[in-house]
Amino acid sequence: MSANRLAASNLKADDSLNSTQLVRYCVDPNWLPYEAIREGKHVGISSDYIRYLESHSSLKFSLVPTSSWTETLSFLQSGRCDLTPLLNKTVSREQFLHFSHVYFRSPNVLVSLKDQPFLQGFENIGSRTLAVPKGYRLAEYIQHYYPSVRTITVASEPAGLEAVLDKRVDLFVGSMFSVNAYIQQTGFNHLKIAGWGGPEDELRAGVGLGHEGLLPIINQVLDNVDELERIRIYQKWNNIAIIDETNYLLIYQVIAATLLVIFLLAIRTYTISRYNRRLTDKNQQLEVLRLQLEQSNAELEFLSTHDPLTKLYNRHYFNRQFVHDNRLTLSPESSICLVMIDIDFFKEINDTLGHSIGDSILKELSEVLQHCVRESDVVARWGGEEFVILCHQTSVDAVKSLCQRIAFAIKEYQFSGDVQLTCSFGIAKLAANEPMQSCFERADKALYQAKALGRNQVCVDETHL
Ligand SMILES: Nc1nc2c(ncn2[C@@H]2O[C@H](COP(=O)(O)OP(=O)(O)OP(=O)(O)O)[C@@H](O)[C@H]2O)c(=O)[nH]1
Repeated sequence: MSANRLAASNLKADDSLNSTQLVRYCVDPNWLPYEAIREGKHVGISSDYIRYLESHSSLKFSLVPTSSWTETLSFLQSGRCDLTPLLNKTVSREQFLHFSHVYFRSPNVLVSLKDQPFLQGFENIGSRTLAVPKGYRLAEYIQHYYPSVRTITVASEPAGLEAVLDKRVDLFVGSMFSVNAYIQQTGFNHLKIAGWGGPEDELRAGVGLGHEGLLPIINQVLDNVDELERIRIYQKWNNIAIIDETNYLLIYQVIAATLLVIFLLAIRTYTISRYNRRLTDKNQQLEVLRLQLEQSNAELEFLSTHDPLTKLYNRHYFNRQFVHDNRLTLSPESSICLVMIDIDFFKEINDTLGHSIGDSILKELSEVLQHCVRESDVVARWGGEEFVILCHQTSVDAVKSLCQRIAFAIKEYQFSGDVQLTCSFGIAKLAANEPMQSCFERADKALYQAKALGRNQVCVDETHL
């Protein structure tokens, strides 16, 4: 047992208290961090001092709950409570209470909305209205020393702060610790401490009349509370944190900037994806156009080298490939033979059966020619009803028999309009170093001869044989 406790326990309580040393006490139910009643329990700084008193004396304490500080004062006055652990001494309270030594001090502050100016004490309040909790020492103090200040009584410190927020009053005066605790709990950071408000609180225990015998015990214990213990109790309940408005501003700024960045990114992503979609569409259209162009080019290429009616090579292609290409004339072993073919009496067919039957016959004859020649031979439509075959590596005899095979195939073929078609053939063999044009002329001469001999003939130009 500590020296304090020994000393305290040796002291006797007032005779009016029962032998169990039970002390009934009341507190302010809503005055954190000093004291309050939460879920029926006494909490706050004074609750720790009550426990300290219990552990360092023979006193036992029993809480008598009240609903307001006014009720607490009235319970003390009527004797329903023996003690209250933490209050200021005032003239009026001395009528029904005896006081212990001061064991806790705290400043009082004026609270206003943030946009209000700072004040130096009650002198500068002027015409502003001031909220004061009912029954608090400050009410008595202001009434006594500053009677011109317009005060409005409120039920508690929180009620006073809310009155400032609601602009029902301009100012509130209360204990700095409880004001800060309230602002921190509720997040009412529209409030500010506008200045000091009157003398600091000198808080002590008050005992009802007839219980003054308790005071020596209380004073003995509380006068000797270790400083470390005082600090521990103070720190435990005084969880003040400065609300830094700039941080909130910074947070809002960061959030706004982040949202802006997200918004810009979203727009950028949307724009890019839209652009990509359009690009893909354009690429697809380009690909379609490219394919169409390729097809058109292929068709053009075909048309430029082929006869549109018979689909055989045309004269232009034949000239370019063979007549104007000197390599053919230079090769001594080329063994090239030319065959000129002309339909007999084609004019008559056209005249009797019509031009379209004539066209059909031209196409049918082309198929016959292609069917009879070798793969290496080249068949072309020379013009009108005239055709030419260029045979590589072939003797004149072989070409003659090719012409006879063709004549036979024509005879056997069932042409449109049941026409019994015949053709005349002129053959010439390309001589060494002979220009192709000259060979053509000789083949044409042989063809003319075949026509002269009565048509449906195969004639060979034997100039260079
Ligand atoms: N249907 C059709 N007829 C054509 C085409 N090209 C030329 N002809 C015709 O072929 C005929 C050629 O007649 P001609 O040169 O007198 O010769 P031919 O009647 O065959 O008499 P010979 O050659 O002497 O046996 C003309 O009537 C031309 O109009 C064509 O592409 N289609």
